[in-house]
Amino acid sequence: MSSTFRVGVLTISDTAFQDPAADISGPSLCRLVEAEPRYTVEVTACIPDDHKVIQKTVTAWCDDLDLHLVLTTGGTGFGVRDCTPEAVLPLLDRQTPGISHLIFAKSIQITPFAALSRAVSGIRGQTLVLTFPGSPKAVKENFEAVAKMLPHAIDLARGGTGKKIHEKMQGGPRPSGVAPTATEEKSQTESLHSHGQGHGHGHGHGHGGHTCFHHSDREAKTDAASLGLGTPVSRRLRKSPYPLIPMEQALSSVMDRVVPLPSVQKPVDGSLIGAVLDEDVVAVEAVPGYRASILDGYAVIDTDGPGQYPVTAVSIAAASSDGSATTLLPGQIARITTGGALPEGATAVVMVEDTLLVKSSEDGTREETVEILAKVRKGEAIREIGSDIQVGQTVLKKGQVISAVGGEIGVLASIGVQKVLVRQRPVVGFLSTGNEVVNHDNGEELKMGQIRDSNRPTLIAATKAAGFDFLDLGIAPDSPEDLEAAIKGGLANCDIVVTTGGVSMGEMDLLKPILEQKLGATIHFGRIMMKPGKPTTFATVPNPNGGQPRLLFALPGNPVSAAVTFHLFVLPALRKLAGYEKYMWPSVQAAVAHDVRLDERPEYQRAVVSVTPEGTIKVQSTDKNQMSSRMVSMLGANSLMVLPGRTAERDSVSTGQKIECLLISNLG
Ligand SMILES: Nc1nc2c(c(=O)[nH]1)N[C@H]1C(S)=C(S)[C@@H](COP(=O)(O)OP(=O)(O)OC[C@H]3O[C@@H](n4cnc5c(N)ncnc54)[C@H](O)[C@@H]3O)O[C@H]1N2
Ligand code: MOO
Ligand SMILES: [Mg+2]
Repeated sequence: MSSTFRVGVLTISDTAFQDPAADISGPSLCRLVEAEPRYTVEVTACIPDDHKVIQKTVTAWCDDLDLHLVLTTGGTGFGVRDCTPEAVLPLLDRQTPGISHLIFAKSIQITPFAALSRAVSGIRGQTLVLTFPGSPKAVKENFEAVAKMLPHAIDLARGGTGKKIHEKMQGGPRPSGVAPTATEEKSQTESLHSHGQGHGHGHGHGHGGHTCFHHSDREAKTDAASLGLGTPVSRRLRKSPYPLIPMEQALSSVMDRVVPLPSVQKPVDGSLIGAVLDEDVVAVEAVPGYRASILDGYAVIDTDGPGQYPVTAVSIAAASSDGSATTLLPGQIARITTGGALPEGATAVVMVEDTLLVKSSEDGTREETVEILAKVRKGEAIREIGSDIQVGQTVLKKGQVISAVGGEIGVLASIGVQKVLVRQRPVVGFLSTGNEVVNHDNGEELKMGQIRDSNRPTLIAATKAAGFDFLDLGIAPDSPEDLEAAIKGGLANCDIVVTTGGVSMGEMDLLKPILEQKLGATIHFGRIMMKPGKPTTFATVPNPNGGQPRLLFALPGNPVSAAVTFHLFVLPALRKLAGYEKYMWPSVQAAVAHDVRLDERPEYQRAVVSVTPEGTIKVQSTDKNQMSSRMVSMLGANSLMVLPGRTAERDSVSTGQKIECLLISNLG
């Protein structure tokens, strides 16, 4: 049996949801619970009489937080909106009618109006759930009715024998020296284990580490409603309800949900840069389309050999006036320029440097006789038809990226392709949040507490460099209405919305509850075991224009955390949306140039990877101080060192040891 019972107190009331000050039952229930030293109120929230929200919250509290006891107040009466019993009943694995009767029996002695309560109770998983009416008086009476037997009930719901409590209730201690039963031991370990899970530590271990990835949704769907938008600060959560999930799990949670955008026909021009082809391109024209000279000189018949020849034709690189080539007979040569069409019958070209002028016209405008000095081989200095690209040849493959280097656009242009089918390019929107944040180019002196917005310029620059389109959504203050409106604007126009700030534990950190309560978002994770970037949040949100849900990354406000998580999650997601097959950053193993102390969280240190004169790859941190607020630690970084979390066996990486580094920019 656990020594502390972790309790959730949930107020279910439209009125209290609108005006938290109107909620008196919730706080009084909290006080009653906390008057018992063995209970800790771990979570409180105030939610509307909404079937879905009730179910989400209760499910999350039972399954994800694994609370011992969930007490709800409100929504059990006859009111048209009262739906607590209807929402809670289907969630219960087993009902506990005895508890309900006990409460009823006590209440009915006090007032016949108790008959108007439709309260239910039961067990979900290992959590006992009791629904109380929504008045402080009823809450008090109901709680007192069951207070004495609650610890026993909780213990039994957890699989315990309840012996210890039973004895306590009966007043008889266990004789000393008697070991706890196997069930009690199990109950204790389970309780400890679930406590750990509730706080997000080692959840993965419970499932054997990597095997738990596909549990991620259930694990992460801790309802942010439990953060209670509008909950007074004194009743905010004191522990994050979001499990700290491992990085690999977070990455697959994101990438599994990124579906490449549909394809569109686009003209062949610079707008294709970075686009991913969604078709094979087959040449319908040959390059070159005619037999062309590679040199300036004379088209000859190779078998004629060196000697003096009359110049009977001229072929300057240009469209032929009648569409046909001239003809060369044995013993004749033709003057030709580089790219000029070879006369019929010519088999080679001799460069002008290997010839002598024998005779010209009187006015000097024509060469009449030229001596060929060099012997040439058949085919010399000629580009045959299709020698670069043949008709029917597949020049570009589906999935290939049109690079900024120019090769792909050049090839497409050379064969006259007018349009190609490419994946649509995603648009990403950036919203900075925070009452303290002002535009970076605001010329005014900062007031106390204000900071310049460095996140948007940073992320926009990185987006431009990666070749993606973006929308600047500006800065939203920490007000639910402003945040909701700004995010909605982003969702209407962007495939991905990135916000920064407001995702941690402060009372102004409103992003998560707004996402769930106002925007119908599903939060897939809200915390990651990583440094920087612990509160990184990822959600999918219904697409206001229909179709694929929008992706939303609520990144931490700390500038380095925002930048690092942008590189680790958002850019790969953008690449996958755009159809890239290789969307993750490439990595190299590099020898660390200095000792690196490991943090308890796996860390992504900003670093410079370079190739030494000896040809080995080394990596150096940009800065000893790698604090998340310290943007100078990003200066000059071309990579992120992937450092494992500290363990009892290993607390540092020594100079010379190799470590994986993600290459987020060109090698230094
Ligand atoms: N009690 C706890 N507090 C914090 C925790 C925690 O686990 N428990 N996590 C810390 C970690 S780790 C991070 S990272 C930050 C994340 O904070 P938020 O995402 O909630 O962001 P804010 O509180 O809004 O701002 C944090 C910090 O960043 C500055 N900021 C915000 N926006 C910008 C911007 N656009 N440009 C430049 N700087 C910005 C802001 O002024 C704050 O200094 O939470 C810790 N707290
Ligand atoms: O995770 Mo935070 O980004 O360490 O500072
Ligand atoms: Mg914060």
